[in-house]
Amino acid sequence: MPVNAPPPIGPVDSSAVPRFAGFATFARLPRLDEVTRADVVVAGAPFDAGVSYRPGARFGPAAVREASRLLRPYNPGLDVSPFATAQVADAGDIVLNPFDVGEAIGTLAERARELTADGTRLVTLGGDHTIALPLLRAAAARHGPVALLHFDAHLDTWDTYFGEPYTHGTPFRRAAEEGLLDTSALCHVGTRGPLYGRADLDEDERLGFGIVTSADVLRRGVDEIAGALRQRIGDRPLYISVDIDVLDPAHAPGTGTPEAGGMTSRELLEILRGLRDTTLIGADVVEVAPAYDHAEITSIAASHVAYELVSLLSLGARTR
Ligand SMILES: N=C(N)NCCCC(=O)O
Ligand SMILES: [Zn+2]
Ligand SMILES: [Zn+2]
Repeated sequence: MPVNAPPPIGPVDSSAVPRFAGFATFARLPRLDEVTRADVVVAGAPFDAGVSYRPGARFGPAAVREASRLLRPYNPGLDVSPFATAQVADAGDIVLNPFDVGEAIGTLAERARELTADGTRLVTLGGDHTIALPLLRAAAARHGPVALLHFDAHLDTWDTYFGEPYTHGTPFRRAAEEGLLDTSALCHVGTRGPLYGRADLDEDERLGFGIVTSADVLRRGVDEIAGALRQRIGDRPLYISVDIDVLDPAHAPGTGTPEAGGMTSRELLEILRGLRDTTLIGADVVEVAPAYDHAEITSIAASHVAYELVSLLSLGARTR
């Protein structure tokens, strides 16, 4: 935050207006047009024309905002009050053509570039995983090739589906081909489940990715994993993409391509907290499909993941 800047406008006070009342911005934060500037913005990308199985992630941003009403202003896990440390605001939904994937990703890249043009950091709520490609285009346009931590059950480095290059199973192959990624600092975390063939892993490795499987998290534990990731990333500009299906279906049933044997929400949140000394520049939380959810299990988990990411970015805002 600039010196002499007015104190950030925080969330609506839950002791004055009950948290179940009023508009559902993320964490009841002000809208972007209600603040003069923002260190961090949360934006929705309601788009799911890139899915290979269950549709419905277009309703993810609204569900995550609703579930975020209960988030409180102090984060004990990172010892930070993110909304007091940084001006955080909700930029609303980015309007994307639901019938034209190519146009939608072009629009999203452009809008993400605009939102981050003055150094504002962006956390995007998806939407299906297709949206990570345009978000990485915007990130790389500003920072050069970025380090990437990709939390997901899936590799998402496949080539095409039905001949289509832009889908939710292919964003990271496209990003690598476009030179958006720093190939010395790429890692999937939480991968599991059946693949099409052994070649999937070979091709993924050729692109430069390391893999920490869901079983590795179980065996090695969150502190060791976070430490190894921190070392791999160093102080490179880091983008984090969280596909909520990285969580076990017990922790995130509301998603399009669920796979058994996943991480717990506790493990995911702890690994994210363990990344506090990295240089996070942007993030997304994708693949929340509320129609398959129960009791908001998935959207609550996603809102907490977004809260940790905003917290990490607020720590960075302190020093920018
Ligand atoms: N990005 C997500 N969630 N899923 C990709 C699954 C691709 C497939 O159907 O094989
Ligand atoms: Zn996935
Ligand atoms: Zn994915």
